[in-house]
Amino acid sequence: MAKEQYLTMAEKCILPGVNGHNGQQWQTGVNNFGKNNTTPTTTRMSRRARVASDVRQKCAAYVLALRPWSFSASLTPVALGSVLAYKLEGSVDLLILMVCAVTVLVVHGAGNLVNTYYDFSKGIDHKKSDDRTLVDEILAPQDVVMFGALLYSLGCLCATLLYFLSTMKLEHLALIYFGGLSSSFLYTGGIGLKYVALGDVVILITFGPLAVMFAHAVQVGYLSVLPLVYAVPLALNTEAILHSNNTRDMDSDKHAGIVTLAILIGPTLSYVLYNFLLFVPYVLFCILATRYTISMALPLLTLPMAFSLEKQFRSRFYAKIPQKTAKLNLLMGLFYVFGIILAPAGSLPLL
Ligand SMILES: CC(C)=CCC/C(C)=C/CC/C(C)=C/CC/C(C)=C/COP(=O)(O)OP(=O)(O)O
Ligand SMILES: Cc1cc(O)c2ccccc2c1O
Repeated sequence: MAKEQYLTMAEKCILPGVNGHNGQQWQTGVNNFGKNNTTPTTTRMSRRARVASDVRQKCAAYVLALRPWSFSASLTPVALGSVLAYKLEGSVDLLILMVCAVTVLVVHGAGNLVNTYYDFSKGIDHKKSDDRTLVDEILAPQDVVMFGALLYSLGCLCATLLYFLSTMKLEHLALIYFGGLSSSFLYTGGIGLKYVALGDVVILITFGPLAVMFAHAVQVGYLSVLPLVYAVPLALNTEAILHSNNTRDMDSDKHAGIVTLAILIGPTLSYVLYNFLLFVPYVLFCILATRYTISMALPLLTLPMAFSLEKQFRSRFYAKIPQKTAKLNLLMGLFYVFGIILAPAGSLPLL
């Protein structure tokens, strides 16, 4: 979420008077003559409308706390796993696809909330951070904890539903689901893998092979190596989001005493790594397009976005790079999925 947008939402959530729509109507202010004045609309506006408005603002605060701009990272692997199942088995169960998408989304969302809570309690998030849900008191820490617990419970409910909808073995489903759930918690909670430079590995595995394999397995009912291989370009691109995030936060993270990969390798190698993560997927798409089927060239349409991001990273204008890389991730992922759908039968490498 862009800083300015975030601030606007924060102002709306904690300062009702700042919001033109709400504030003007509810302020019991002082008029030009210095006398206390209740605006006429105050009396007209019903208590019910006021409660509805407060509920809306609270809901907006909860939605923003999830950092929905990052959801492309979990939706694209679900789409990829499902489309691979479609190519292999010839059909996809739409209900399973929907429940699987909700499961992965809520576990990702819960991971973001755990991140918000622990980064705040360890003093890592500050007034200039991207995530200011707790710093700006948009929500209270216990709200974030409760919301996170609610999402994890919803995730478990969805996983149970998947068990009944899919033919997947219970032990396989539990292994992958709880693997995803523990990664989402341990990224910043418990041992806090992010704080010891292991965050990148967690992201590469969970948002790549694990999520793609999960989406594929709930459709076909068995575990396969194929989705792991197809997940590689997407996983690299998703890791580019996190790496740009960590490069942007390098100084404040160092100050807070944590270690990330970006801190370990420094700004120059971070730029080299970002280019690697950004462009290697395109090399893989070129290989797939020339050796197998031309439809795999579709993701190359996003190359101009990647070049623009490379330029911004080079000029160290990091502010909005994670969000822009997430947008690229969504588009590249969708083109990748369409490329696979359009591939003629038998033209894709099936290992
Ligand atoms: C397979 C199943 C069932 C689920 C997988 C679901 C997923 C993808 C879970 C991963 C959750 C996870 C690791 C979330 C962490 C999200 C994250 C990278 C937050 C960013 O953290 P910071 O690096 O602190 O960035 P900020 O500075 O913006 O807070
Ligand atoms: C909030 C947030 C921030 C990120 O930089 C992410 C990077 C990759 C995957 C997920 C991410 C995320 O959820």
